[in-house]
Amino acid sequence: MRWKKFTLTTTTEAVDLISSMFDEIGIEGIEIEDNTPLTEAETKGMFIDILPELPPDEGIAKVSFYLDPDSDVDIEEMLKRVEEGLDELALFTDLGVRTLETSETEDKDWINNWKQYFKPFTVDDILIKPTWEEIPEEHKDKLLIEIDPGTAFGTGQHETTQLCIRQLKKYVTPDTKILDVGTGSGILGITALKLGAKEVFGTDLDENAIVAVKENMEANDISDDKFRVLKGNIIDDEDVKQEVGFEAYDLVVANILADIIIILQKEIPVHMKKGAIFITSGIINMKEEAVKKAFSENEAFELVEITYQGEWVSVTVRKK
Ligand SMILES: C[S@@+](CC[C@H](N)C(=O)[O-])C[C@H]1O[C@@H](n2cnc3c(N)ncnc32)[C@H](O)[C@@H]1O
Repeated sequence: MRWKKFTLTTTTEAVDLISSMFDEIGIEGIEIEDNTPLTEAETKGMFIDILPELPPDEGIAKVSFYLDPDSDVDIEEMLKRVEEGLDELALFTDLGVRTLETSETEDKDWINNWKQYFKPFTVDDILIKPTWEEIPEEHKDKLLIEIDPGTAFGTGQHETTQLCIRQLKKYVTPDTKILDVGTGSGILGITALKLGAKEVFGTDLDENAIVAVKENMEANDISDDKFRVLKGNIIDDEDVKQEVGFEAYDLVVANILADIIIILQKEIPVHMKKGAIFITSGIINMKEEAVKKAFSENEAFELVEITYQGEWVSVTVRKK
């Protein structure tokens, strides 16, 4: 298949904001070449969960993405959204030369290039491992989660996913019914079930997430009655809201971007039981205050805890 490759030349400073914006408008599988060595803090601040290999020379940053000309994606419309997104970012960050070059590529395997960077790792007493790797001898006693995110988000390596996992560990009991908004690979729902939760309902806007969740359920021996997954937007789709159900959940988890959490927190209380927990992340530290303000203005919630990892923040609240 010939993919169309688009390469945006920009500044190191803008790379994490651009990758977040691409994620929001539905562009997946970006590649980053950055000839300026990033500081550890900058690397950690990117909202992608497989980090790129960075050459050590001085230079400018390039962010590439691929579109399939034979798919349903309207390339012209997508490029218009990219330009609009860049216009918005240009108001508060230096985007550099901001040129967008187009080329064609035969590289069928760009989708799988990230796999070489995904190795087994632990989050406390949980071992997260790619489905294609062996269990390391020294981790045989850990709670095993097997993941192949495909083209969905959620290897578990991102700080925000780990923040959510640590919060899940605190609140999951055998009676917990969970709503996992923005389920991606299903990693949070699957971890919750492995921790003993009763059942999970996952939603995502991304069709690839639905496929990935099904595959990861199989890899982790999770039956269909334990984890239902639905493509759609709980924020503004009445059918999705009905399907998800009202006053039904003991715990909601959403690891999405801060701006989405701010919108989502208004819609979620109707789906939660009284006293239920809402774990949120995807919040970069510069957006912490905005998210806290939104929650404090929502009478449905009381603040439980704020946790941090690297540049990222997780806010946990309870429905009053
Ligand atoms: C950062 S990923 C998190 C994936 C996984 N839950 C994790 O923690 O690793 C965010 C996911 O939210 C999805 N998403 C974004 N906005 C959404 C919305 N309004 N409703 C449902 N999913 C959404 C994206 O498609 C993406 O899969």
